[in-house]
Amino acid sequence: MDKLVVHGGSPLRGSVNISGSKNASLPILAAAILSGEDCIIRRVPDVSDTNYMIQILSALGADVERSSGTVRITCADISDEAPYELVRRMRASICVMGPLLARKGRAVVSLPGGCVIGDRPVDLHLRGLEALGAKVEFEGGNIILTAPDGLRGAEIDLRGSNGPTVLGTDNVMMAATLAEGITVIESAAAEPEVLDLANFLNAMGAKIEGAGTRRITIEGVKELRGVEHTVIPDRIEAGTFMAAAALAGEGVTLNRICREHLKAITEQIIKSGHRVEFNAEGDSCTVYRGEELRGCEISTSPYPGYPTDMQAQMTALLVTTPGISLIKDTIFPQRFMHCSELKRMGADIKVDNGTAIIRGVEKLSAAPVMASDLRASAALVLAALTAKGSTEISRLYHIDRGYEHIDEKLLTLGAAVERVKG
Ligand SMILES: CC(=O)N[C@H]1[C@@H](OP(=O)(O)OP(=O)(O)OC[C@H]2O[C@@H](n3ccc(=O)[nH]c3=O)[C@H](O)[C@@H]2O)O[C@H](CO)[C@@H](O)[C@@H]1O
Ligand SMILES: C=C(OP(=O)(O)O)C(=O)O
Repeated sequence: MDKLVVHGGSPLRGSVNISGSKNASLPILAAAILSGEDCIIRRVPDVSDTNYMIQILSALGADVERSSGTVRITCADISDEAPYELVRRMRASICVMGPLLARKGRAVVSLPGGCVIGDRPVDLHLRGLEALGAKVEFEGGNIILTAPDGLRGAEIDLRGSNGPTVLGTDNVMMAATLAEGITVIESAAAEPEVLDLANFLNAMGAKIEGAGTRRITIEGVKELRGVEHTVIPDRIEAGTFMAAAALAGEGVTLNRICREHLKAITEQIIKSGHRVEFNAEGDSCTVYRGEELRGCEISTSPYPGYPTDMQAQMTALLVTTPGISLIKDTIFPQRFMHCSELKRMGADIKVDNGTAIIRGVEKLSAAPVMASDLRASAALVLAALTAKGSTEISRLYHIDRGYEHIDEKLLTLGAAVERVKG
């Protein structure tokens, strides 16, 4: 298992290109199942999650070629059973369920378990697909969905107790593209990644309106065609580099971003005392570390609110920001595994009932720490950038799930990092 050693104290300077979005790429790759023709998807980040999705598609019988950021997928003839050995490695493999059901009239996908960021049920996905006419059964740890006579449009409310569901909206939207009649999804997720998927599906010939809002209408079509599409920038990778620049930067420029998607993150970076300047096109920004820093209060919420996927990284920034900060995670109230590792580096954090109460300390000091999940590992890397000494972060496979070549990008900015192969 690889480790990352970060020697704290080197300032970050220069520019970095942000990759395509992992969370947009995953459902878009799965959506290629809906057509028998060639789909060409550009700017797919080279991370282990997209590689797993490609392996799942290949195992289903798709013809897949990957050349740097471009993936070509042809699903001329595919199976309806996603192999457990691959599916179990990545929770997001659940998004093959909707397209398989719509294309094949049957889908067998293993039931995902919880994960370290909290309980992660799929009841809303299943409720939505059932409303479209699918029969849902469970057997041997698998979900078996059948709709031998095809799916029918329906009105579906996807609101869960913690708000809308992103991949649930994706699954139902993908299945509804080939259903007979009109589907209306109320309380839909409005994340930019859902809109990117809808744009991909519309380019394939789907008839989707309202994606990016809480109400999505889909008029079913008979079939979908092949398409070429470029994935949106990764707003969470961009936010992570904004936090790195705020912590350890002397002026760091992020290129290939989307300003609109970064509003909530930018607002909090500025509130904590740093400066962010965007270019006129909104596709590049420079972050300057502030001189008068202050703690802030953040509560995660569905888009356009502050993303839960940037909670851990902001915690890492605030642990050395003077004053008291509060970070509440309303979406995954148990997503605070990074806090105990940050405390081992000298952070003063108390986690109580889904909220981290942070008292800013002057400096952290290096310690061997362990990554517990994707964003927690990013938080540890950020904390290590300014800590005194060399921090060794183990279980690096978590960060490799979602950050394309993070060590190389940090090295280019001047950080002293080393990947130790293990
Ligand atoms: C691959 C991908 O895009 N992952 C993102 C996606 O995950 P994912 O789509 O799995 O997360 P959801 O939006 O579904 O989860 C939101 C909330 O709804 C709950 N819920 C979800 C489904 C369901 O059937 N029942 C239910 O109760 C969850 O437990 C959670 O509290 O959105 C999350 C919330 O922005 C992000 O943290 C993940 O990075
Ligand atoms: C939690 C995340 O991903 P996943 O939903 O795939 O676990 C994430 O990207 O932060």
